[in-house]
Formats: sequence, C-alpha cells, structure tokens
Amino acid sequence: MAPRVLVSDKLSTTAVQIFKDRGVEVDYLPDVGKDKEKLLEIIGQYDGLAIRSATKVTEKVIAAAGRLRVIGRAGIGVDNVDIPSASRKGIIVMNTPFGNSITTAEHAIAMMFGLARQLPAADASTQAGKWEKNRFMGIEITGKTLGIIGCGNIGSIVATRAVGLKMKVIAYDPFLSTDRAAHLGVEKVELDELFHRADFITLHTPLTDKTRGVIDADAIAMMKRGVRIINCARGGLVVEADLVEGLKSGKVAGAAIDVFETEPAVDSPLFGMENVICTPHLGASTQEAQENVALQVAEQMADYLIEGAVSNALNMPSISAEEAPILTPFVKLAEILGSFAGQVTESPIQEIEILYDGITAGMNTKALTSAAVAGLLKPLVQTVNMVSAPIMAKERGIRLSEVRRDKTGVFDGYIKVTVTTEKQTRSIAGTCFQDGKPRFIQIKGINMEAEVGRYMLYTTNRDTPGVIGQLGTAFGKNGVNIANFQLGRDEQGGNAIALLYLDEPLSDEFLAEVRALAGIGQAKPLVFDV
Ligand SMILES: NC(=O)c1ccc[n+]([C@@H]2O[C@H](COP(=O)([O-])OP(=O)(O)OC[C@H]3O[C@@H](n4cnc5c(N)ncnc54)[C@H](O)[C@@H]3O)[C@@H](O)[C@H]2O)c1
Ligand SMILES: O=C(O)[C@H](O)COP(=O)(O)O
Repeated sequence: MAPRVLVSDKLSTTAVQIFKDRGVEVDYLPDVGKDKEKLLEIIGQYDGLAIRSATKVTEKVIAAAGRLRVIGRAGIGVDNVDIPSASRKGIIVMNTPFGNSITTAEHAIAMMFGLARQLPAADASTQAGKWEKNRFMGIEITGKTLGIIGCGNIGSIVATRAVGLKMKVIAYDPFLSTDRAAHLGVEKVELDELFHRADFITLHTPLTDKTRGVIDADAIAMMKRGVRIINCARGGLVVEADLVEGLKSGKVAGAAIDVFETEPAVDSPLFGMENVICTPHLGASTQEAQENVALQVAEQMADYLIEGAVSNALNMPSISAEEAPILTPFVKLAEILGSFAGQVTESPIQEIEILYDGITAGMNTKALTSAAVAGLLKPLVQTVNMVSAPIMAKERGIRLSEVRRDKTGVFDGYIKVTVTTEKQTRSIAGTCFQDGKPRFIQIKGINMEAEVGRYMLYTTNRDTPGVIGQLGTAFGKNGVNIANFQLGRDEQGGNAIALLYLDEPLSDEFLAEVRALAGIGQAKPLVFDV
C-alpha cells in the first residue's frame, strides 16, 4: 500500500507534485493545521505529516496519530512539534535547516531599513494625502552599530549583509568562536556590552529556557536611548509588555516584530504604537524560500517513507538497517556524553576529541561522532541533528578528531568525549552494559559508575567530611527524592564529584541553596533525553 501524507499548512504545491511523482498519496489540506479538532479526527489515516509553523503537533495529536512515521517541517523552527512525544512513539521529525535562512535574514534587514526611515507610517500618511514631510525624519544606518543576538545560519547572513552596508557589527552568541567572528567581520561581545553599544539589535536565536525573555525590562534599561529592536526569530524572546514600556518612555525608538508571544497575533498592545512595525510571521515567506523548503521536505519525507533513508532528522541517527541493533545503544550513549559536555560548557568550544576504545573502535564511528557532536551542540543550537552536527561544528571553527584504539581497561569498550574550550579541557566517558543502557564511567578523569537519568545534578567539591551529608540533608529538607547518588574522587582529600539522579527537576531556589552549601564548587542541573 502506498504511504499517505497529509500537508496541513500552506506549502508550495511543488511538494504535492513531488509526493505524487515518488508514489506517495497526498492530501493537501492547508487549513487543517489551524483546526485542532479536524486534525485530531483525521491524523490517524496518515504515515506522514508535512507542516510549517501553523500546525501544532501536540502530545494529543501524536497520541491520535496511530500510523504516523514521519513529521516533515518545511522550515527551521520545530517548537510547534512535541519532539519527545514523537520520539517516544518512534516518529521521525525532520526539518529543512537552511532553505529559508537567506530570506529571513533579508526580512530582518528590511525591518531595519523600515525602522530607520519609518517607511510603513510614512507610506500610510502619504497615501492618506497628508504629505507630512517634517514628521518623518529618519536616521542613516551607515556607521551605526548592529548588535546580533544569535549568530548561527541566519544571524551570520544578517552580519555579512550589514557589514556590506557599512555598519559596525557586534554579536553575542556563546557558540561563536573568535575565528568565525573574525571571518564574518563581526566583533564578538558579551550580552551586556551588546546592550550598551548597539543602535539596532536583531534577534536570531531559537527560543530556549536560556533565551526566553532575553529582551526584558532589565535588558532595555542597559540599552542606549534611541535603540531600535528587531525580532524575526521567535515570539517569547522579547517580553512584549516590557517593550511597550520601553517604547512609551522613549528609551526604545522603534521596534520591528515578525514573531509574537501568541500567534496568530490578532491583538497586541504594540499595535498602533509610534514607530512599531509588525508583520505576521513573514520571515520565511518568499517564493524562493517556500520553493526550497517545500521541495526539500517532500524529497526527504518520500526518501524515508519509500526507501527508509533518513536525512535532517532531529531525533533519529542515520544508520543502516543491518547495523542498527548493535549501534543504536552506542549512538544514544554518544549523544548523552556529548549532551553532558554541552550542558556543562559555558565558553566557546575550540576542539572536540572522541576516543573509541575496544569494541566501539570497530563501529560506525561517523554516526557515533555525529551523535556526540549533536548532543553537544543541542543545548545551544536547536536545529542541530546528526546530519548537520559535523558541518555546524566546522562552520563554528570547532576542530573535531577521532581516536580509535584496542581495549585498554576493564570494559569491552567505551567512548570518551574530550572538549577543549577557550578556558579549559574537560572529558566524560561512558559505556553500555549488556542491558543496552548507557552508564557514565569517568568524569574529568575521575572514575565512577552512574546510570543516566532524565534529571540529574552534577556537583564538584573538595573531598572533605560533611559536604555530601549536607547535600543529602538539603534534598531531604526540600522533599526532592534522589533515585541514585554516585560519588568519585581523584585522591583522598582531593577533587571530588557527585552525580545525582533525581525524580524531578530542581527549582531555581533549591539550586541556589545547593550552590550556597559550604564546600560545593560547581552544581549543574542536567537533563537527558532518556
Ligand atoms: N521569522 C521567521 O519566519 C523565521 C524563519 C526562519 C527561522 N526563524 C527562526 O530564527 C531563529 C534562528 O534560526 P537559525 O536557522 O539561524 O538557527 P541556528 O540554529 O543556525 O542559529 C541559532 C544561533 O543561536 C545561538 N544561540 C543559542 N542560544 C543562545 C543564547 N542563549 N544566546 C545567544 N545565542 C544563542 C546558537 O549558538 C546559534 O548560533 C530560530 O528561532 C528559527 O526558528 C524564523
Ligand atoms: O522556523 C521557521 O522556519 C520560520 O519560523 C518559518 O515559519 P513558517 O514556515 O510558518 O513561515
């Protein structure tokens, strides 16, 4: 039976033609994505779902999708898809990470010009017959400072365009290496400095726990009077109520907003404000970008549904059918080791070395390395996957190396990920036991053996009596259950570490309490996709 795909958002009809040509049955129902009940009613009939940002693929939709095998996002952001739920159900989620980047960067630049010369308001006034030549005094952008928050695919394109426009470009992105910044012609700065110096600020990060509300009242307070703010990335990066206050006070001279806290945005306090430009999530809406993403998503989904080939998947490694049973647990292990390193690393990465010992040295280390790098980059680069991880590492100037060697220790084989940043070198090793479950076996050169849990806490301390006791007492006092508690140290009285496997995530307050305990060095909450 031919696989069947539902296209539930407005995609170029190129996608429909490709599905048909590849022998996939397709229903093009571009309004269904906005109709939650209808989507729930019909999703059970499909093997594939092709979407843009309007369709919300919630846990409920996934639960109703009895035969769904692949969700294809014709675009970049997948924050409208519940990926953990899809993964749990074995549904692949794929996107098209580069197809609309240029178009979105151009929209941000257009917004910048729109703000500088108040084009929408000047147009409306002129067409209303007012000829208000004195009302619309603009500013030049030449020589002005553009602050880019998030210098990935789109941010980098904005940067090069702005350099061409003779702007001074500064960027804040924890994953931007000094070399890459130099190559782009931008100055890498810390966030506070960006706020202090920028005349225009443009946002190009994913929406994560770290970036949510990055432009709030405190941030605005640090900015130059007369700053202009552009958001063509995700609603939620800017606290809209704080932006409104900033505009009212005159601190913010203008704002151009393509994405909103709630979409569709049919009502907003920003609407009608002086020098505010709003567009309805149009960043990716050009003929060229829509052709790119529609063609690519349809080809990728057909490849998978017809041939089982996987590309640009966010939750699935590219592995052949034969090697899958042996490799899959080690792919998961590699991703977890990378994720551990990524979550504890706070400065730009220069080098990643992955050591394959014993049986792992004979495996498909390309897939394992990709999984480790994807795990490492994922906390910062939402769209990274096993296919794109090595390219993204390269683009960011990160040196990547593999070392393979015969079995050296008690384990049949293990993987060790060593990350060198501008500040330090850190390593983490793990293996899989017969049960296929990943275990951490060494952190920063200290041996230990710890299971991997969804919520974990990693702490460092000096090996002195009482530190661990206080930690346990603090957990008891706060009613947070510890499922597993593993300790390790390099020598008596030396450096010690602890890994706690918790039943629930820690609150910020409790984490602050842990960090304040006497003797505790670092205390880092970790989350793993297990
Ligand atoms: N308006 C639209 O229609 C439209 C179109 C395309 C993409 N987007 C959105 O634009 C955003 C960027 O897309 P992209 O393709 O450039 O993604 P990307 O993954 O290539 O780049 C994101 C960058 O953000 C950086 N980053 C992550 N956390 C950060 C933090 N806390 N502070 C500063 N930088 C941080 C990452 O290091 C990375 O370099 C995404 O949210 C995407 O969904 C919007
Ligand atoms: O993340 C993206 O690719 C953009 O937000 C585009 O969204 P759209 O496909 O709904 O225009």
